[in-house]
Amino acid sequence: MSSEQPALPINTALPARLSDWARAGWLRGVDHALACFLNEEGGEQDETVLLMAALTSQQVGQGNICLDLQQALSEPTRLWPELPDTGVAEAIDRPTDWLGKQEMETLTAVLTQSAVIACPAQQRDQGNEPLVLQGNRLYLRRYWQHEQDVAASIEARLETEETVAPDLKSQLDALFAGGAYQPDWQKVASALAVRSALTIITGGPGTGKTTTVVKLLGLLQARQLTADPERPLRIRLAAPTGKAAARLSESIGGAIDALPFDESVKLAVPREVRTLHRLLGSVRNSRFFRNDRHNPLHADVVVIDEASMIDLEMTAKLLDALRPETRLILLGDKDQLASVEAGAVLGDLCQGADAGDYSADTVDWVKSASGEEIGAFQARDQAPALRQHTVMLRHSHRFSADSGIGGLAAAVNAGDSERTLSLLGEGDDDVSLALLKDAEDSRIEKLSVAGYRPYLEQLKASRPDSNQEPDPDKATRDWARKVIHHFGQFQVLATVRQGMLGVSGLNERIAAVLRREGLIDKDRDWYEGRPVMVTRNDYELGLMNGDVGICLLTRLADDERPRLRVAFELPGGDIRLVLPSRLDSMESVFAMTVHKSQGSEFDRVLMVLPEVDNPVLTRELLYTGITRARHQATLAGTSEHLIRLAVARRISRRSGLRERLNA
Ligand SMILES: Nc1ncnc2c1ncn2[C@@H]1O[C@H](COP(=O)(O)OP(=O)(O)OP(=O)(O)O)[C@@H](O)[C@H]1O
Repeated sequence: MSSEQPALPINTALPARLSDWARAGWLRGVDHALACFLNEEGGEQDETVLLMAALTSQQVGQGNICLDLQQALSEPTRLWPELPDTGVAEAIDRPTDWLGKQEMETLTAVLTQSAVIACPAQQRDQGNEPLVLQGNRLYLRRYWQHEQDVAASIEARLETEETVAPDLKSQLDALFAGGAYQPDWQKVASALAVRSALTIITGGPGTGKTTTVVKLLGLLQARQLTADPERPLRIRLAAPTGKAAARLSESIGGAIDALPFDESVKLAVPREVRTLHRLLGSVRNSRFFRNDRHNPLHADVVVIDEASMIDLEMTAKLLDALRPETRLILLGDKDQLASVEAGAVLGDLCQGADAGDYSADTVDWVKSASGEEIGAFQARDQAPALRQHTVMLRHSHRFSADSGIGGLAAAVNAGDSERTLSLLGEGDDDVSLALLKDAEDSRIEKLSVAGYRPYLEQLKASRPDSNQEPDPDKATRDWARKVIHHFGQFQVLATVRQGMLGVSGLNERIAAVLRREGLIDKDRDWYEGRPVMVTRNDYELGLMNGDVGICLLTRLADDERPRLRVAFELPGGDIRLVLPSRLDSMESVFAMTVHKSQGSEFDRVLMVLPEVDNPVLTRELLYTGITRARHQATLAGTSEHLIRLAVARRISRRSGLRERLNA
């Protein structure tokens, strides 16, 4: 909830409480504006309706799709864990107090009668009411519509093939020969993906999502080319961010080369991974995409990686752009942080995936298609249709559950704070706890210098001499690529934005210490070695929100003198050099938020917790931060108590998707 106090128009027809809440910073300007609109344009006078509308809008700002009335009344402090104290009179009811006094029956009756709220269950929906009441959930219409569309589109993909092609098992056996685990979930996932137009493959880091999907694509393409050699499947790969797309294209190449298929099949499996925005064809300054139901994507198979980062609206747009027969494969880690924008679609879709919940039909199908036995994961009673399309990969091939990072991630995920702390306390090589005296503790500087020194030294050591190089442009780009890769080996992750231990404080502190150490020359805004992250998509430059580049002193063939340029590695490996003045929206990235690090991995990570507790400190945040590290994760914080609180706190985003799809 924003603490800024918007300048509010005085409207005497509006309930005073609404203005009070906005002045107190308990509503955002946009929440207040919605209530004003309903009052002025919709003629709504009722205080309860206006307040509930503003609170619903406010909940969307918190990442929820709707306001859950039951929960709002019974445990309002869970929905509003912290309301800022901005010096408003004691006499003013806080939203949590006001909600605590409402009666469910009266509240629903008032909302049901309002002309600005549609109630589809009572056949009252003109299609233009700004809000929708569905059961106990109050929605802004746009989000209700997205939820309806996503649910309908997923449901339409839940049909499954009954017959098992006779040659499928031998192909799967060849692809997954020598699997060390029983059942081999990678094989199960591939078998199930042949059966229908929707498959969701979830798993923690290194569980083989990429490996599995490449084998699966090879399998699908091989089968297609046998059936019709003239018409290979049109396969499209995408990820939500440029970074995630680049990472997938990097790891996919080797896996395609290793496929046990003819060259013709391997050539027909694409290596190019786009961002989701590019896949759908974003339209400048618009929420719409070129591909939608009227102009669907020309694709037979669409694979989306890092699906946990996709919000509800983007999911709706993706599904809208797919023909019903296009096979959709979603990959992601359901336990990671949800999308920044509203919704936790992958989490909703994967609800119950741990248990399996397969029907007897699915168990039989998997057995005959792949030979794998998943009877132990059969549903006790009802088997939700969506579960038949979901597979959880359970074994990390990058680190075992008893390795430091794997074990720590598992302990956090299980909500086991004692084990989390004991693993951190053991001080293994790969996980450790840096307990700080206070927020100013210089261990932060020490650990950061140790982490960033190698790329800065590399930068200097491998700088090409453009007078000596036959192709100075190529030499510059090769050098830039090397420096970028070195920078990617270590990253400081912050959990909050503000304060000495937040993103901005850490960026300043790290730049200052690197300067003191003589590793950077930070006299001005732009200096060699400055790492920056793009914070808004720039289609002209071909840079996406989240792309990271390093400022380098470069001398290209046409330059009379060296110039500072920011080097970015594009998906596919090309280096783009951009003058700093052309970058409108960017920030230094010696430290980045855990949210921004999603879709990236680093050899070593220093994750810094804030000084005081904050509702953003959750199990999902810790898990996501820790699992960004391939080899070493250090957690730094001023108290163990905060780690306990974070491990115990879960993100729970309200939506109706889970209930509807798991029915
Ligand atoms: N069944 C397997 N047996 C042995 N090694 C495997 C198996 N599956 C995957 N691997 C190896 O484990 C590593 C991680 O696999 P992969 O990249 O496919 O996982 P992922 O789930 O996509 O990882 P992430 O998304 O976290 O990067 C790779 O080196 C891969 O070759």
